[in-house]
Amino acid sequence: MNVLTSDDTISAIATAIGEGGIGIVRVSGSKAVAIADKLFIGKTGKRAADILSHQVVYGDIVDPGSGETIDEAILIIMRGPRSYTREDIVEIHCHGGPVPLRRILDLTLTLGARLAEPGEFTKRAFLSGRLDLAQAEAVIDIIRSKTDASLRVAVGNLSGTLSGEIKHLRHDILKMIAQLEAAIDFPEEDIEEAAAADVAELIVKANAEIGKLLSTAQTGRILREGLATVIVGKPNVGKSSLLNALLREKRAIVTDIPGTTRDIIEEYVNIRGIPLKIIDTAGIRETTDVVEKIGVERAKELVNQADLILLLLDASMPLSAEDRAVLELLAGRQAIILVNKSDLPSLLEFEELKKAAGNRLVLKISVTQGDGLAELEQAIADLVYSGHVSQGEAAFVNNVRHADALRHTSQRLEEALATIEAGMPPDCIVVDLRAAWEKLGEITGDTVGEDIIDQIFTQFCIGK
Ligand SMILES: Nc1nc2c(c(=O)[nH]1)N(C=O)[C@@H](CNc1ccc(C(=O)N[C@@H](CCC(=O)O)C(=O)O)cc1)CN2
Ligand SMILES: Nc1nc2c(ncn2[C@@H]2O[C@H](COP(=O)(O)OP(=O)(O)OP(=O)(O)O)[C@@H](O)[C@H]2O)c(=O)[nH]1
Ligand SMILES: [Mg+2]
Repeated sequence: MNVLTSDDTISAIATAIGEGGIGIVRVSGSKAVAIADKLFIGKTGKRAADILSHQVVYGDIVDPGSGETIDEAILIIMRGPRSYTREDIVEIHCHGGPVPLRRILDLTLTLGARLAEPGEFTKRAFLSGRLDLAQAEAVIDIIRSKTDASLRVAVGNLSGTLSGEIKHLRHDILKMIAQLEAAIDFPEEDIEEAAAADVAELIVKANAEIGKLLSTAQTGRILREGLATVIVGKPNVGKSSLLNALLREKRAIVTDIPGTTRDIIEEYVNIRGIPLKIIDTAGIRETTDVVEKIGVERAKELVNQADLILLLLDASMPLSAEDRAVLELLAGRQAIILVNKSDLPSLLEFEELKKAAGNRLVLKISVTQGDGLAELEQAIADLVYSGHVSQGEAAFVNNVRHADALRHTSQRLEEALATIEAGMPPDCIVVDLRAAWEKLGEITGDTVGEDIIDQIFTQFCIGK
């Protein structure tokens, strides 16, 4: 990415491509107002340079080369530092079609802006200090949020709930360092020991707070990324019927012919706020059909990658060798066993199944009757939330990068404790504490390399 320079003015279409009521071209940088001045004529003759900050002005976008009116629009100027990037920002709100947006974008480029890179507006908001890195990451989480619950976590993080906790922890660690460094200046052994003992207590407290944050990480990751859930079972047990029931639409083909589903079908469904990425697979069986065989192999692979496996069995048939083979695939995986078609006379030995299932949850359901589906949804919600429903005000870790940094910080703090217990001098403890302080700073972006920053912002969309 380019280094931020004062005359580097960026422009991009900020709204989604396609037809919409309104579309926005956003320009940020020192040339933004001058560019707007050349392409905008207010209905009352007002020029962009005379528009006050944060005022809305109606007018025409005119190509200064040809004099052609491209669209009518409203213009908003937000003069730095009172703007998203803290630079001058011009927003051109035109009609939301790809052609007017493209034409207006091209005009801004002709007049001296350059096309923004993905995430560059938010990167500038970060570099100017308006947002820290965790908040900037929350912006993209808001855009990509899949359910109300994931949105709530992301909005909380944008408002700084997580960042606040991190800053607080870093401040505490700095205080510990200061306390130890003050003790170094006293040659008396007992002062050093007293300081170390004080600090040990503070470290335990800080580590407990980190533990509390980390306890939200699994739920947080699932709210952000979705719970990869794969439905498996032998042919014809009702896997595609279950997918359709959870989606509440006829997405997958359902027939009474075993081997109906051959390809993998993937959809998102909102289960009590959890974005379930649900995958229907080909029924697992020995087969000589080439296409079906590939489907079966894929299903087995997916079992190994999934966060949760829903294994379907057929209540109207005894437990077969095929069922047992699929059960074996679940070893070490998080799974719920569903005995489907429980509306039919039962031939499945429930006790035998319970033995084969180990301590996994077994639920009787009937997809066609709609029985047991609410219990299934509840079981999934219990698994994911395990006591961590986002309340909005509590900090929530929803990002693997943040969780990793917290885990490393915690290790550094454990090392500091070990250093204290070994009776080592304060400057050795300080080394561990500094490492912890730096690790935490990676979350807010205070102590993070440019490569990581670039990597984060290139995941954004253009115009954000
Ligand atoms: N039209 C439009 N809608 C939008 C945005 C935008 O940039 N433009 N946003 C972004 O993508 C989000 C809102 N976020 C924003 C954050 C800060 C400022 C801003 O100008 N802040 C200034 C001063 C505010 C004031 O003084 O009233 C500041 O914080 O200094 C604007 C939008 C969502 N909706
Ligand atoms: N009686 C009864 N029939 C069901 C139930 N659920 C599904 N079926 C029927 O079972 C048959 C197979 O359903 P599918 O959903 O296609 O089964 P599948 O597991 O996806 O099958 P493959 O894709 O071939 O592996 C269909 O005729 C469904 O209507 C149920 O709860 N009770
Ligand atoms: Mg199917």
